[in-house]
Amino acid sequence: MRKFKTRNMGRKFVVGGNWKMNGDKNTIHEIITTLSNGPLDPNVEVVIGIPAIYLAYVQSIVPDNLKVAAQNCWKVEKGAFTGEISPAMIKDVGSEWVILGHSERRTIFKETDELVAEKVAHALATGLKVIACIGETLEEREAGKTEEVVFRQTLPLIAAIGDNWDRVVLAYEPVWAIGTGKTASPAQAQEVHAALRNWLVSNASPAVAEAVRIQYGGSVTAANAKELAACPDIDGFLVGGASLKPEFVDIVNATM
Ligand SMILES: O=C(CO)COP(=O)(O)O
Repeated sequence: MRKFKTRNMGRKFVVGGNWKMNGDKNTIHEIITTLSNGPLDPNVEVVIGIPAIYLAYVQSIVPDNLKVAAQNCWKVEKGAFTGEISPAMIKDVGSEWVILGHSERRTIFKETDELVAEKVAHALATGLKVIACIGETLEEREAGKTEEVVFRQTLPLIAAIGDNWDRVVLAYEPVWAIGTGKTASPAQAQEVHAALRNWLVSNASPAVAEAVRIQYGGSVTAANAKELAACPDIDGFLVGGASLKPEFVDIVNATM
């Protein structure tokens, strides 16, 4: 048996898998079997983001140590919103989490900072936990606007989250690192995470800044996860492509 050690930090490491629009019943069954066999470090919270149509199926086959997230939802409970799903429905099929504000939602589906905040507020009011994503494009980074963009995206979330920070994880995902194989270096990621945490001291509260977990996302693999996980302000990952592969187990176990 593998030995797991307890990470000596107040912020529990949290690793999300974002499957995006991938998988079918067969491959999903394989992935869940792999994750069930793990073994996964019990000191790490693991959340897998599933295409909405498979939420109930995955919920029916996952072991207790894996939590399930939707990848998006709408901002009200029910009604004439063809094609959308609500936080109430996510909760109804037994899932506890939703990923909101992913850069693909922001860029392809034109979701604004304000809309993302409205979705976050409603999801939290329904009782879900939220992974809220932020991150700059390559153009914005090269223009020296990384922090400005990240703070601008986070600002409307502050009011939306209110007293519910204990049910929120922030995911810093530089758009230029997503699906490109170009990971932010540990130093680049740590710099933004630390700046965001520092910004939260005055814009949320010192207690929130200290407690909130900030995931890094963007081309995380088993090969780079350990070095990223060693950074003091990186409290987990949001993993795309590699979350569909057996190496996700190693990414979950990166802090061992
Ligand atoms: O967008 C991501 C996770 O939400 C990151 O995707 P990749 O890990 O495939 O770069």
